Amino acid sequence: MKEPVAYLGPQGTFTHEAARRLFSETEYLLHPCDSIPDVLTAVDSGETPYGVVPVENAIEGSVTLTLDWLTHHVDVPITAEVVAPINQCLFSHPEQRELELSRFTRVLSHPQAVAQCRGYLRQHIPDAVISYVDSTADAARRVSEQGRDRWLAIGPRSAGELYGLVQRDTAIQDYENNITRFIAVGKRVPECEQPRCYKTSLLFSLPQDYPGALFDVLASFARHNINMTRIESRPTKKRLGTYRFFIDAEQKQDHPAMKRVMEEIEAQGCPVRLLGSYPCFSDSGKNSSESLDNHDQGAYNHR
Ligand SMILES: O=C(O)C(=O)C[C@]1(C(=O)O)C=C[C@@H](O)C=C1
Repeated sequence: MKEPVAYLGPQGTFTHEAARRLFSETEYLLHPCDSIPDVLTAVDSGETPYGVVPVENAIEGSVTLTLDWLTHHVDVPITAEVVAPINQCLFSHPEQRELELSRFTRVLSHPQAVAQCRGYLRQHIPDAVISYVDSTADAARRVSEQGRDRWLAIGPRSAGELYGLVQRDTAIQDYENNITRFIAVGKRVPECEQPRCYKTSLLFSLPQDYPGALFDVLASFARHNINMTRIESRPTKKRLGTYRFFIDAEQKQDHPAMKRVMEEIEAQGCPVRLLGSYPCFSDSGKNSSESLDNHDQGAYNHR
C-alpha cells in the first residue's frame, strides 16, 4: 500500500509541485490538507508519515506560520529541503475573459503570493480588494466557482489549468528569481538522487540579555568553519522583546564540528532544539540558489 504524504492543498498549489518533486506518485499517495497547521498536525499525530510545507520565499521571506507551528505546536523532524522557482500567474473566470484588469473588484490568493506581487497589483488593479485564502490553488478554485463576480486569482499555471481558468498574465511577481524553499517533515525521505548539500536546523533562545550574547553563539559556527545559511528570529510569544532564533547551517548533525557547536551553545546556557538534519535538493537538478546569486541586481519588474 502507498504511504500518504500530506501537503498544503488543494491540488495545484506550489507545495503540491514541491511534494511531487520529493515523493514519486508511483510510490506515495499525495494527500491535500486545507492549511499548513493541518499538514504539520497530520504528521505529528501519526495520521500521515510525511508532510510537505513552504518555509521561505526569496522575495517575501519566512513563512512564519510554518516556523511558529513547528516550534510551538508540533514535534516533527525536518527530513528534506527542496527549492523551486515560483512563477505567479493571474487568472480570471472564462466568463470574464474580456473584462479589463482594472475593472476587477477582488483578487484572491495566499498572503505570500499577494506579497510577491504588490507592485503589480498597485499598478494594474489598484482598486481591487485583496482576499487572503489558505493557498493559491484554493484561490483558483474559489474563482472557478464564482463566474458572475469580477474576481481574479494569483497562483501557479497548474492551478489555473486544473480549475479551468483563463490566464490573464504571467510572471507577475515584483522581482525576478522568485524562489521558495519547501521542507519535508516526518519519516526520513528516501534519497533518490545526489543532494546539493546537507543542512542542520537548530532552534535556541538566549538565557540572558547581555552585550554579545548572540555574537557568542554565532562565533561558535565561525570557529568550527561551519557556514550558516540562514538566521531568523521569532518572538517567544511570552514577553515583548524576547526571541527564539532559527539557524540553518550547512553541515550534518553527526559531523564532529557540528556536534562541538551544539555543545558550545548549550554550554553558554542556551537550550538548543534540533529541528532536523537533512539533504537539500533543488528543482530539476539545477541549483536555484546559485542562479539567484548570479542575478544579484534583483531586477524589479514593474517600474
Ligand atoms: O499557496 C500555495 O500555492 C503554496 O504552496 C504556498 C506558498 C507559500 O506559502 O509560500 C508557496 C509558494 C509561494 O511562495 C506562494 C505560496
